[in-house]
Amino acid sequence: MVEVLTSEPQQQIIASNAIVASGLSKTYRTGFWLNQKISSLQDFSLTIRKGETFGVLGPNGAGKTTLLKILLGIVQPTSGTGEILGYPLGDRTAKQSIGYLPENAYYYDYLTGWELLDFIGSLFGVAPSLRRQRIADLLDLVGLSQSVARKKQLRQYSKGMVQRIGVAQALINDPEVVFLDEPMSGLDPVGRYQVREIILMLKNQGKTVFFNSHILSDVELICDRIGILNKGELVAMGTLNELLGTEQSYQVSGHGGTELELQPWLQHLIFQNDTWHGQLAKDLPEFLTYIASIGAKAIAIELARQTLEEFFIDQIKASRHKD
Ligand SMILES: Nc1ncnc2c1ncn2[C@@H]1O[C@H](COP(=O)(O)OP(=O)(O)OP(=O)(O)O)[C@@H](O)[C@H]1O
Repeated sequence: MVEVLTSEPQQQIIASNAIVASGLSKTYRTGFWLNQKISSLQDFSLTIRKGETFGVLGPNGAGKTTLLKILLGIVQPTSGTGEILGYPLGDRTAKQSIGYLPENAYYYDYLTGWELLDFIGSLFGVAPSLRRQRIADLLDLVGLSQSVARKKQLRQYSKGMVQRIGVAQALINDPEVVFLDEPMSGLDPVGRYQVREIILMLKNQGKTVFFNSHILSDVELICDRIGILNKGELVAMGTLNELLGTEQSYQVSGHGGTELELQPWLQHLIFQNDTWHGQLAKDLPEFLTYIASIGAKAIAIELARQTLEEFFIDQIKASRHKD
């Protein structure tokens, strides 16, 4: 249920969901006679509530960018519909509240970083004094110095600096929904950490973040929900717990006891010198009581479950076997 108030565009939007996609598909036509078809997205449906951080994973060519561009209203879907903040895809009012970091952005080479941010801020109608303040704050946020941003033209920026200015321009209109296409690409570990922190900060401010990534560990750390795309199809979606399961097993190492005594409790039991290692699928407190009773003790216990990377590879393999 969507209600729209008539005041400033930024305050107009009172929609319960940030992003809704229903049966979105895209087939590109290529070739001289436009007779070759490339199916990039197939029957994609999804609802993202406000304030959610959603990450899309997928191998190269899976359709991640196509999906993002359809949601942004840049690419027309072949079929299906969608909404951003209660407005149809591509609607201008919703665009006022959207921030976008493209995957391979080409900015005006001869502008300085400051000029670029000022230009994009002016396109959004941000007042000059507010723009100045916001640019300074955003440069600070993405870790670029104000003097460099004022002096250096974008053609002199490193890849990481371009990515940082890209993140800043995506936030210049103080958007409610932020789309980031591969935000960590081209960044060193410190830059990746900073972008993760920025996404978490956006989340804390109640913003909705939708991003594509190849970097599984980043997705794992910051997303509320994850979708896995392969060949244009959504092959899995859910929270980390839903995807990887909450069933707990533990990797346990310890001293004491014999193979015969430990075997009934631990799978993949191995002994290395006087230390044993194994996987415990049973009740942990009960196991600890048991090993104490046989004069053994645990020296390390770690929660063990499939990693997102293992899950991702399994999903991609499974969908290949289906073909
Ligand atoms: N404008 C276009 N015209 C024709 N085919 C296109 C166009 N854009 C994308 N495609 C094709 O659609 C498929 C999906 O591409 P897309 O860029 O959406 O994937 P992706 O998951 O973002 O890939 P990557 O991770 O490499 O950026 C690919 O086969 C690509 O070649």
